[in-house]
Amino acid sequence: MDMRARPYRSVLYIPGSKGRALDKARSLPVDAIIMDLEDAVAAGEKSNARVTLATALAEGGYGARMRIVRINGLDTEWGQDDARAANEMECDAVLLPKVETTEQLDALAALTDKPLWAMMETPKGMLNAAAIAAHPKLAGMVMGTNDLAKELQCRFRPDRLPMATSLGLCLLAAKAHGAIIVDGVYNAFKDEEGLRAECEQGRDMGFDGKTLIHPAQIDIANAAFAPTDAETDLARRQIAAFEEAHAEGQGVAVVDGRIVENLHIVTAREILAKADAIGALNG
Ligand SMILES: CC(C)(COP(=O)(O)OP(=O)(O)OC[C@H]1O[C@@H](n2cnc3c(N)ncnc32)[C@H](O)[C@@H]1OP(=O)(O)O)[C@@H](O)C(=O)NCCC(=O)NCCSC(=O)C[C@H](O)C(=O)O
Ligand SMILES: [Mg+2]
Repeated sequence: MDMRARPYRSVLYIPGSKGRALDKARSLPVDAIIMDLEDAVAAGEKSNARVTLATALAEGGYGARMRIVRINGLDTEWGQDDARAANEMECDAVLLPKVETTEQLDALAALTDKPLWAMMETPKGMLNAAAIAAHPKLAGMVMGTNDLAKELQCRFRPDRLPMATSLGLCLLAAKAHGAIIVDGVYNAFKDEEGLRAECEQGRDMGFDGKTLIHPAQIDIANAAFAPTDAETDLARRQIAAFEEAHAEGQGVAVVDGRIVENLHIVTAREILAKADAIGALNG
């Protein structure tokens, strides 16, 4: 599958210590799972969680869901062991929290051959986002908006204005280097309207999907980050109109009163590829 088309609409955190939740994830309609050894696991549970998680992954059953293991920072007492253990696990990528420099990614790359993902959640990380996204092993970025709010000492607002610069910097960095980027979590997991609005905002900005903390959030994220029927219909009509114009020696077509040029056809084909990839997941 084309990596740009692979869906990351819903990316669910699961504490690596919770065997029942790890089991439940095998049947949840998520595109990706972050199996967490960091903040969702209490200090006294860290080494048990490593074993619980390795066992669950070895048992398999996660199908097409991308399996991402979030380790503890390499400067913590658990990070190095987590990284070595994750390298042996049946997972697709390793996620490092609080990434601020490319040297941190170099240090992780020395401990694992897996593709690397970076949590973007500190002011220094924001300012170094371009270099982090350019790292040769970096495949994806995850916004850590809870840690970011803590570091910025900002307030949570429905419009996320205090986060706008940070979200924008990371988006620019990821898009410039072809990395996947998923939005931060929405903490009020019973507030469907609030989640829907934040998902729509993230989709409008260009995020590939949203990180989630509870299964009740999955359907809303899947809907928000999938191409709509109107978008796929327009994409098909744009392609048909452009091909017809092209055959007549024209470089521009008009659909619904708007011009369609070659660059719009690139977007139209991406929309259809994403819709096809989601269709394939749904079987
Ligand atoms: C928030 C929760 C603690 C709520 O848990 P709980 O009270 O058990 O919820 P429910 O009773 O409603 O659960 C219903 C069933 O769903 C399963 N479940 C719950 N959460 C998950 C999950 N995340 N993945 C899979 N399955 C889940 C329960 O087991 C129940 O199943 P069953 O028994 O069969 O009925 C809990 O949802 C939770 O722990 N969520 C994850 C929290 C987490 O991972 N936090 C860390 C990441 S957030 C973060 O740090 C981002 C970043 O770093 C930043 O800075 O922003
Ligand atoms: Mg965090």
